[in-house]
Order: sequence, then structure tokens, then C-alpha cells
Amino acid sequence: APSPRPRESFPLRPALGDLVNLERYPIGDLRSAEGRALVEKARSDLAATGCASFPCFLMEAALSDAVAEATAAAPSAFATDDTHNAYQLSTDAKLGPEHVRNKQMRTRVASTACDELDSSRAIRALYASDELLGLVKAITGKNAHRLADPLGAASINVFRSGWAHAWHYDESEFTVTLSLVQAAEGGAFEFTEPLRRSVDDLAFETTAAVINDHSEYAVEPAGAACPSVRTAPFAPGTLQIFAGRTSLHRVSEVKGERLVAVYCFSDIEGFVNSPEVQRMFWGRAVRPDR
Ligand SMILES: O=C(O)CCC(=O)C(=O)O
Ligand SMILES: [Fe+2]
Repeated sequence: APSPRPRESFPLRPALGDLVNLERYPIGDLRSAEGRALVEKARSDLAATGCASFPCFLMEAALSDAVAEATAAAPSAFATDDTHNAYQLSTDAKLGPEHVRNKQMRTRVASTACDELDSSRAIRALYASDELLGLVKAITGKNAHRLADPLGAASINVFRSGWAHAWHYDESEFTVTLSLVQAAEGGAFEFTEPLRRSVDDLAFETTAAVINDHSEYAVEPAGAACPSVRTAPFAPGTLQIFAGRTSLHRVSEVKGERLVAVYCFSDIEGFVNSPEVQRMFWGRAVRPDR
């Protein structure tokens, strides 16, 4: 059941200005000079580094509401403890288990599904805003739709002490996250510049170099120079857009609790994750009504 809402400060039907710091991020009018400058800077950061960050994106009352809702829901989030290779692909029998294509690395994370969040509160209200969608389209230069997935459209990643998300590339081209609660220690979102030109480009040498230089795992092929690995700013209320399909990224081991809202967009209208993917991340499968 949705958690009781602290009604003192946050409106039931929030306007864009209740959610987003429009003075700093005028996303209501991307054609203004300030709006164009914002988009240009984000586009160049995304292309050059793999990630564009917007610190202090949320208004203070919206951030309090988001943190309260995510924190209340976190204890019952479905937890996964799994291993995967960096490409999140099934094993290639032509290559050995120590090859970067196949090396299994451990990820532990829990996720609060979209249908466990209140659609009128800050987390889902921001996801529902056409201005956020417009920002994502303008920065990525792609057509983008919100997902129709009742579980995965907007969810919360929950990390507990000792948990981490190992180095990987995402299935979706871009992912948008909103920092909510910072780990007491660790829990850094680390990412490389885009390393691949397409999903067929597996970039074995550079991918292996990052894993060898920045994790407890040792993979083949060894010896290539490691590309630069950056850490995203994580002050609560920071929005970021990253090129998850081409930029290798991870969440380092966490001490304490770390909460991040994950907003998914797709170039396909009405996209829903498969029942298999839903079961893996949320422990159940739910198809949209209609
Ligand atoms: O928790 C995060 O900051 C993002 C984690 C991630 O890479 C993912 O969920 O695919
Ligand atoms: Fe990811």
C-alpha cells in the first residue's frame, strides 16, 4: 500500500515549478536562450563523457517528498542477487570463462516497482511530466516515450550495506536517474566515456581494461590502456542522463543505504519489459491494463 503522505508541504497536483528548480533549469521553455544553452551543454557532456548531470534539479519540498516515499517503500523492495557479464548476454561458448565476454560478476540490488509508488507524489509526477520527456528528447536527439511497464517505467534502485552493481552496459540506449539518498560510504556511480559504436561492437580490450583496473575481477584480454573512469555527482536531487548502452558503468559497493529513482524511456511507444525481466527485477510479472 502507498505510504501515508506528509501533506504539510507538497501539493497533491504538483505543477512543474513545484517539482523542478526552473530558475536553474528552465525546462518549460527549451527554446529560450537559457533553455538552448542548457540542452547544448548537456548534449556535449553526454557525447564527451557518457553522462550529463543536473545538480539541484528538484525543488526542496519535492526532494523531501521523494526521499520520504522512497525510504518508506525501500524495506519491502524485491531483492536480486545475481551474476552477469558486462554485456548482460548469455555465455559465448567459443570464449573462456575468464574472457570479458563471459566473466560472471556479482550484482546485488533491490527495486521498488512503479506500481508501489503513488502517481501523485513527486517521483512519479516528475516522470509523468511532458517537460522532462522534452528534455530527454532534446538532449538525446532521439524520439523517446515513457514506458507502459507497470513495474519498470519508473522504479527505485535500493542498495543496502555490502551491495553493488557490477560493471555493465544497459539494454536501453539512455537511462535517466534521480539521486535520492546517498550511501554513508561508497555507492559511487562510475562510468566511462562511450566505448562502443553499436551493440555489435563489444570493445573487448577497453572493457576488460576498466574491469581489471577498477574492480576485484581479473579478465582477458589484459594489457590495454584503461579509458578514464569518472564518478557522477550524487547530491540528493541530482538528475542525470547517461548513455548506458555504450558507456560502461557500475555502482561501487555501498555502506548504509543508497536510493536512486530510475526513469526509463524507449524509442518504442508502449514498451513493456518481458515477463522474464519483470520477474528478475521485481519478483512478479504485471502486464498493462487495456
Ligand atoms: O543505481 C544507479 O545509479 C544506476 C544503476 C544502473 O546502472 C542500472 O540500474 O542499470
Ligand atoms: Fe545500468
